[in-house]
Amino acid sequence: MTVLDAQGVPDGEVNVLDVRGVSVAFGGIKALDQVSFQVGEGQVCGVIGPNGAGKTTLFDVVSGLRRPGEGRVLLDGRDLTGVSPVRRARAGLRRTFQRTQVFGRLTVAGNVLAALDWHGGGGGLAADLVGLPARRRLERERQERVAEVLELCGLTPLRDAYAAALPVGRRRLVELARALADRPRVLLLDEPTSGLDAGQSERLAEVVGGLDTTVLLVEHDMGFVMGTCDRIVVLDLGKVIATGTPAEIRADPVVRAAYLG
Ligand SMILES: Nc1ncnc2c1ncn2[C@@H]1O[C@H](COP(=O)(O)OP(=O)(O)OP(=O)(O)O)[C@@H](O)[C@H]1O
Repeated sequence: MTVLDAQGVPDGEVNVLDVRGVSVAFGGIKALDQVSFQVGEGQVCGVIGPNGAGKTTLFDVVSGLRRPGEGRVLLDGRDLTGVSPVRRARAGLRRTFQRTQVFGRLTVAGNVLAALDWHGGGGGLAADLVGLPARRRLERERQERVAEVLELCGLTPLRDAYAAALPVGRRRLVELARALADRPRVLLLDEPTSGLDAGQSERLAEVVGGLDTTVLLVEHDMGFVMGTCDRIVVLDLGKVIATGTPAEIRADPVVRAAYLG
């Protein structure tokens, strides 16, 4: 028999991302009320819900911008609830924003390179000048990773284009590439299709659907969610009213009622 803990989570099971009993109140409003769900390795999990359901608040709790009144957020079983957004990012939790954040004056490849952590290299200018073998190897590895991520995001043909000159759909892909550069454990995508037209959303869906990274995304565009997510968590008035595969969610009468009012 599976033993469940207080939040109904199978005891002892370690998921990549584990949100347990999270509550946030704004005065009398319960923006989140005992929200629990898990995201397994490599899964793309979407959070949906009508306006005011608590999606943004949940995203802020997971990314560390807001501390919950109750509950915990765990990454690979490690409690990150009180950990700052910067330290969460170092722990492998990366996020993108609704308003695309890229360096317009850098090329596409330059943007991804700048997102890669500079793991040592030491020796300063002297080492640069003599081109220490270890330094050269590190640089080669960084360039290889940039090429790999650009390929993953369908950006190889644009590697030398300046980011500022790109349409918003491509800039969103550059931001995604930057977030993927360091091989995050979990990628958090905040309304990834906002500002994109149908064609741009479709291209993004193809890329996100093809990732082997664990993803949590909040999104209004149902077509995008249904097409990219393995699992969906539905929020309404701060509570989880359903979790399941896209097909299960589509057929769920409680979800339909919440959306249709
Ligand atoms: N800073 C705040 N102060 C007071 N109330 C807030 C605050 N932020 C959110 N709320 C309230 O909490 C509830 C959840 O809001 P939230 O923005 O998380 O929902 P959402 O699902 O992201 O909505 P939308 O789809 O409209 O963006 C709403 O009732 C909202 O009015």
